[in-house]
Order: sequence, then C-alpha cells, then structure tokens
Amino acid sequence: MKGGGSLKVYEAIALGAKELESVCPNPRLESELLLSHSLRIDRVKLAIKRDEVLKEEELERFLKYIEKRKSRIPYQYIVKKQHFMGFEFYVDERVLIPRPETEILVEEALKRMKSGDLILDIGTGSGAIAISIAKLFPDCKVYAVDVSEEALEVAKYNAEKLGVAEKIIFIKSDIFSNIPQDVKFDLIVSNPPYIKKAELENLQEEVKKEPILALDGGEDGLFFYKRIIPDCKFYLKKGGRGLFEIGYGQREEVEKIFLENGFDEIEVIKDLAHIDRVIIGRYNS
Ligand SMILES: C[S@@+](CC[C@H](N)C(=O)[O-])C[C@H]1O[C@@H](n2cnc3c(N)ncnc32)[C@H](O)[C@@H]1O
Repeated sequence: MKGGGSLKVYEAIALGAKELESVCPNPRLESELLLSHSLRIDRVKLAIKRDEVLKEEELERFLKYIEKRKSRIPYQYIVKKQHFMGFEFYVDERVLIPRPETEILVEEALKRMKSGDLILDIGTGSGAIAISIAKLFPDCKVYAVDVSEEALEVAKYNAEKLGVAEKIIFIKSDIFSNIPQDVKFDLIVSNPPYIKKAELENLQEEVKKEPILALDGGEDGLFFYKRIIPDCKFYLKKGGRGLFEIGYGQREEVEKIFLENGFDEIEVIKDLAHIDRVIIGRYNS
C-alpha cells in the first residue's frame, strides 16, 4: 500500500478506510481505531488532531496495522486487547478472543455463587471467565485449566495485570486430568470448543486465525460436553452446578448428557440474539 509520503490525520483515516473496504463491515471505524492505536491516543482525540501531519514512524505503524488487518488478522490481535466484563484483557494468537456472549456465562455463575466458593474454569484461554469471576466476587478461589501451555501463559499474564493472580490456581490439564481428586468444586464453568469439525473450514477468515484448539468441538461439536459432564461427578460437591456455554442447536443434546449423568434443575439462558447460549445443571446424585 502506498502511504503517499506525508499524510494528515484525516487523510490517513480515509486511506485506511478505503483499504479496509473489502475486509470489514466498518472500515472507517476500524481505520480510526488502528490510527489511534498507532498514535497511542484515544479515538476521540483524533478529531482535534485532524489536520496534523503524521510523523514518519506513526504512519509506518499505521500502514503496517492496515496491512495486517487486510490479511484478515482480527483487530484485537493487532491491538493486543479485548474488553470483557469491563476489564481489559491482553490477547494474541495464542488465545481465543473472548466474546460478548460469554459474559452471560460469567453473570450466571456470579448469581449462583456464595462466600468461600471454589470454582473451576475448564479451557480458560485468555483467562476471561476465571479472572472476571475472581475480580467480581470478592471471597472465592478459582482453578483455571487449559491443555495449551501457551494459553496459560496469557491467562497468567492477565491475572497479574488485573491483580487477581493470588486468587487463581492455573494448571495445565487435559480437562480434569491434572486436577487433584480430593478437590471438590461448587461450580464448574466452561466455554469449551464447540464448532463441528466440518464447519471449521467455512468459518470467517478472522476466526480461522484463532487457535484451532479453541474451536474444534469434534465431529458433532459435542466432544467436550461428552467428556466434561460425566466426570463432573468426581469434582462437584453435591448440589454443585455445571455451567456451560453452548452453540446454536446444541441445547437438546447437552441437556440429555446432563440428565444421563445425575444432573437436574436444568436451566437455559438465551443470548441477545435469542439463541440458547448457556446451559446449567445441578449435580444431585
Ligand atoms: C472456546 S475457548 C474458550 C476460552 C475462554 N475460556 C473464553 O471463553 O474466552 C476453549 C479453550 O479450551 C482449551 N482446550 C481445548 N482442549 C482442551 C482440553 N482437552 N483440556 C483443557 N482445555 C482445552 C483451548 O485451548 C481453549 O483455550
């Protein structure tokens, strides 16, 4: 892409927007956001700098970001952050970008918590769920596990950055494999990979840049529910609850898995698009 020598702020925004036209639905907004990131200022400050000429290194940074975005790298991986539950999480290619729908899972978990509770987050990724719970519920302890060492590095970094590292125990674990058998939880939460294998290749290009390990839910998308739910009985206190994010059309099957494994009081929470998004069951055997 040609930068055209020197550019003023408003010209750079227009150039970036044009370049991103075929890539994203809001090219001007993303151009403004990437420019404000290049200038290390808030987007609202762009207006007062409208006629200022960009320094060479600022323009260089901006053009580099635009090129990345044109290659369908998600905006969040370029600016290395995503807001979730009001907190700023560091994200990069090692972790799934936390989604707004997953905030429903956190909110439902918080509603069911009481003082002193022990929570397990399976597949913690960036740590979004575990860290938000630790931040928003004062008296609790959280175990956060992931099979990906790289994801755990990001989650630990976020826990330090957000000041809750001492409330969370991070464990590299294939689901329950490395969780001590004598630890019993009040809640087990998870946003597991739930996309059907066959659908992976049809995903949006940006989503394909996220770790496959965070997306692949096996042939029927239910692989993780089938593995996690039956083993919850070894790790949940009697009356404890499992809370899981689910994908479109998975409610019936996951409810069945719950019922076959000693859970009752099944509840389903819809997201803003009216899609069943979170399923909750109480372990009562
Ligand atoms: C959909 S992402 C969720 C990330 C994060 N909890 C969130 O909601 O943004 C699923 C996560 O599960 C992890 N994962 C995949 N297979 C796993 C396994 N066998 N055991 C533990 N974690 C696993 C992935 O590495 C990924 O971080």
